[in-house]
Amino acid sequence: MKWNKYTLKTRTEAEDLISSMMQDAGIEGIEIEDKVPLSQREKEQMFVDILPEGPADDGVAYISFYLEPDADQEEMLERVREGLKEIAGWGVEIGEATIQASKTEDKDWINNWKEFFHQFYVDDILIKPSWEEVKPEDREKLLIQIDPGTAFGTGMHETTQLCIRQLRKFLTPETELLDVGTGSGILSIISLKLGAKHAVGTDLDPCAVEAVRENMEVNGIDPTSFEMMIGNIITEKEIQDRVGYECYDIVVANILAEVLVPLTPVILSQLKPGGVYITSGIIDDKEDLVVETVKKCGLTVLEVTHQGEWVSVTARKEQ
Ligand SMILES: C[S@@+](CC[C@H](N)C(=O)[O-])C[C@H]1O[C@@H](n2cnc3c(N)ncnc32)[C@H](O)[C@@H]1O
Repeated sequence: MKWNKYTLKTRTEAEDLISSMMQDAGIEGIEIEDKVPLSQREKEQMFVDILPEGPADDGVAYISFYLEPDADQEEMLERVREGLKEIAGWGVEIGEATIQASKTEDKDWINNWKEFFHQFYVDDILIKPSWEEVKPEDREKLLIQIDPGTAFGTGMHETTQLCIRQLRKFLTPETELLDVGTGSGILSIISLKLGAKHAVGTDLDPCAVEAVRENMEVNGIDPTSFEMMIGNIITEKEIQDRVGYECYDIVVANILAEVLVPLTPVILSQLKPGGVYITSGIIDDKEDLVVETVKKCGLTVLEVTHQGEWVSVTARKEQ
C-alpha cells in the first residue's frame, strides 16, 4: 500500500501546538524536522556525545504526517487547516503553513526499523529480537531476548558490549549489582542470567520502567531479583537513600563521560569496600578525564578496555 505523505512547512515555536492539534484530529505518526540543536539532557538520554556541526537554526520546521489512501484526504486536510487557523489566532507564529503532498512507497513504514535489528553475538551470548528464531547450532548459547523499544540498550552499541565483557570478569553468585542508566535493562538481565544474585537499576527516563518490565518477562527473570528506580542518582538524595549505601559488589554505568564525572563520587558511597566500578560510554578523547576522576575519588584503576572509538574504565574501591 502506498501512503499519502503530507509535509507542512511551519516555525519551530509552533511545533508542539501543531503536533498535538494533529493528534487530536486523529493523525498518528508525526515526524518533525528542524535545526534546533539537542539540549544537554537530550544528548545524555540519546547517548550522543560528538555531533557534527549542524546548519544554523533558521526557525523553520517541517511536520510530516501520513494518511492511508482510502482515508478521506480532503476532510483531514481541512481539519488540519482549521487547526492551523486556530493556533495562528492565538498569536502563535505558524510561518508559511503550506502543505506539500507526496506518496511513499513504503508498505509498512511503522515496522520498517525491524529490518535493521537482527540477532548477533557478544562472544558466546546470543542477543536476538523476539521475532527471530534461534538457529539449531545456537541452542546451547546463552540467549538474551531484547526488543528495541523506547529505552536505550539493544546490546549492539560498543559501550554496552564493553560493559558485558567486564561484568563477566567480576560477577559471582553473590553479586549485588547496581546498574546506573539501565535503559532497556540489558546489563542487569545479562548479569542475572550469568548468575548474579540481585540487581537494582536506575534511570532518568521513565520509559525504562516499561522496557525493563517487558525485557525481564521475555527473559524469564524473577521479578524479585531486579528492582527499578526512576530518578537522578547524582542529584536526588531520595534515590541515593533508596539505592542504599555500601551494599553493591559491582556498580556498572554506561553513560557519557560528562555524567560519569559527577556520578563517580556518589557511586563511591554506594559501593561495598572492595567493590568494582565498571564504566563505559566514554568516547576515546575523554578517557583521561574519566581515569583522572576515578583516581581522584580514591578508586584504583584495574583495567581500561577499548572497542572502536569507545572506552571502558574498570576500577576498585579500596577495602
Ligand atoms: C547509553 S544508555 C545505557 C543503556 C544500557 N545500560 C546499555 O548499556 O546499553 C545511558 C542511559 O543512562 C541514562 N542516564 C543518563 N543520565 C543519568 C543519570 N544521571 N542517572 C540515571 N540514568 C541516567 C539515560 O537515560 C540512558 O538510558
